[in-house]
Amino acid sequence: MFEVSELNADRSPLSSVQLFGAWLPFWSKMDHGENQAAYNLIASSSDNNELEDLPVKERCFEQREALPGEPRCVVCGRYGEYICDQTDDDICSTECKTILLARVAAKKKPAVKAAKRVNLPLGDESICIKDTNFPNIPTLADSRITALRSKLDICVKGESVPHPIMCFSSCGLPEKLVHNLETAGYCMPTPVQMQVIPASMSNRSLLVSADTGSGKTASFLIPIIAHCSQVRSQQCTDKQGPLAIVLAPTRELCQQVEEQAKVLGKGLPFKTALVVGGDPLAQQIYRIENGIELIIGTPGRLIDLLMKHNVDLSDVSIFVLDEVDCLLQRGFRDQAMQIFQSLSHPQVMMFSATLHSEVEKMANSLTKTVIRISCGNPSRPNKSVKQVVIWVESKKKKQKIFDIMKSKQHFKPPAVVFVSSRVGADLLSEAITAATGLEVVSIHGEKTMNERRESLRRFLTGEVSVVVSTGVLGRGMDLLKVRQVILFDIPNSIDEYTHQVGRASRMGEEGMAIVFVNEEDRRIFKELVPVLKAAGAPIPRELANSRYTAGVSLGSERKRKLSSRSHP
Ligand SMILES: Nc1ncnc2c1ncn2[C@@H]1O[C@H](COP(=O)(O)OP(=O)(O)OP(=O)(O)O)[C@@H](O)[C@H]1O
Repeated sequence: MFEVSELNADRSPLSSVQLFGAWLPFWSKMDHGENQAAYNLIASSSDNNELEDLPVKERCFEQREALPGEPRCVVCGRYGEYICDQTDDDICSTECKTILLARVAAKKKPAVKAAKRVNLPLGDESICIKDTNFPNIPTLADSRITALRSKLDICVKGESVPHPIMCFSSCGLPEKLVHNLETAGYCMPTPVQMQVIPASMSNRSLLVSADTGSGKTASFLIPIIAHCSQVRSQQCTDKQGPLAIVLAPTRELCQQVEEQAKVLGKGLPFKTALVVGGDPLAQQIYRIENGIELIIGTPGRLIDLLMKHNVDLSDVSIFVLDEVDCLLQRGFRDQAMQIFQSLSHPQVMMFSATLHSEVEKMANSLTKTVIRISCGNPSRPNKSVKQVVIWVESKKKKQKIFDIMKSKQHFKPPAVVFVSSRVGADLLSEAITAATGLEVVSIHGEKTMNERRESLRRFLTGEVSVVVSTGVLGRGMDLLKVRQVILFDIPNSIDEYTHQVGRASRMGEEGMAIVFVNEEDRRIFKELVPVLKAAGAPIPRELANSRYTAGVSLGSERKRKLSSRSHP
């Protein structure tokens, strides 16, 4: 720890603090007053002329963002208000000084030590990992942690939930992993990562719901990579069985998770195996036999592989169910359970943007003492996506989508079009090309894995600007540049609707979902209308007046309109 006297405090701090500037997308929906209150929450008010009286900022997140031209903390990039007496580097707080000195010390050592993982008997939930690399980081009082969680929209349920972290370097991740995160452009954790990473690294089982596009994938990959890398670097035997399994419902999603895992685990003792249908089983077995740390797979193919081949799962201590509500539905549930039962008391981490009480019950039956984490506004379409619902009769839908795609004002490629059937996906993609001249690809479950990969590659690299897909691309897919989705056929459930709409926005970027609806979609009206209302989206007259919407409150505006019609 250092004293004020050790710091060069001659840099004038500004009084209008701008904490968490990096997460402004998440915060942009707050009005100015709310923002100011949030900023003021952690930062103590500062007076430029009374520097000596100001307490030294202890935690990195108490420091404001640097303004252009100002010195930046060499650890976290915030305002470098102080100078480290030992290295002469700009730093923002005692926390970052501790981290800086630990880094300097670590550079002199041959290997960086990851945070210690303690394997607990199932049911013990009182453990919290002590970060042995950075033992001097001051902890916040519980009341401030509560206030911080509330400002970041993080809710937790469970006993002794570890405190959120504010930067990746403050929880003992391997240095290489922190470096990979920086290279990937992950300057600081998103709110879900702030809470999930420390909870996961303390070996707790988790059930997590957070908005679409909020960074859930990295929140489970980071602890997995840290764990695998630590186990391998300390291991004396040459045993190379898998240490973690991630299940996801679609091949594309598994592939995407694997790609992200490779980026974040680069240079570490961390190899992956993708186990999905459509690719040759023999190659997948060969890869596993040659030694890997993480298996990422769809339940069906993984069961198939495990039945045909003897894979030693005894070292698997982390089991992730991504899109858990989907994986616990009929169709997947038995396979997911079978895989779970072949593991011996793993830490279970479950994620989705949409969770309901039935899933919670099932999740609780999988493992005891689960911590429940919820961030943002889950089970609702992401607030950053504008929902535009258009009433279109079925036979007019094609013409409507052609009109949209021909309009410079309304069409914002690259765009994803969701349909309900495989045949429909092929027919519509051909029809769009014929009517508009646009190159379009289609993706659905009847295509071969190679065709699906190639179509996705062409779409993601910008070779084609439109992809027509069934629900295959609806969940989890990080279609980075996509800002427009068109729900040509509205899905059967409001949860799938939430996921499909979510493809139009990542990390709080603004997007738009154009949704075609007509009487044939009446099964979803009762759930759809409140969702639109909550988002402030206009509700088409036909939908508002439909008898299938009866009983759903439409708010005072509609009531006034109806009464003025009935009493002309
Ligand atoms: N800390 C971070 N800093 C910057 N970008 C990040 C960070 N964490 C994740 N991302 C990026 O944010 C995007 C969305 O993340 P991700 O796909 O994990 O979202 P998600 O919460 O799983 O969404 P969905 O529910 O739709 O699956 C990705 O492009 C990812 O690379």
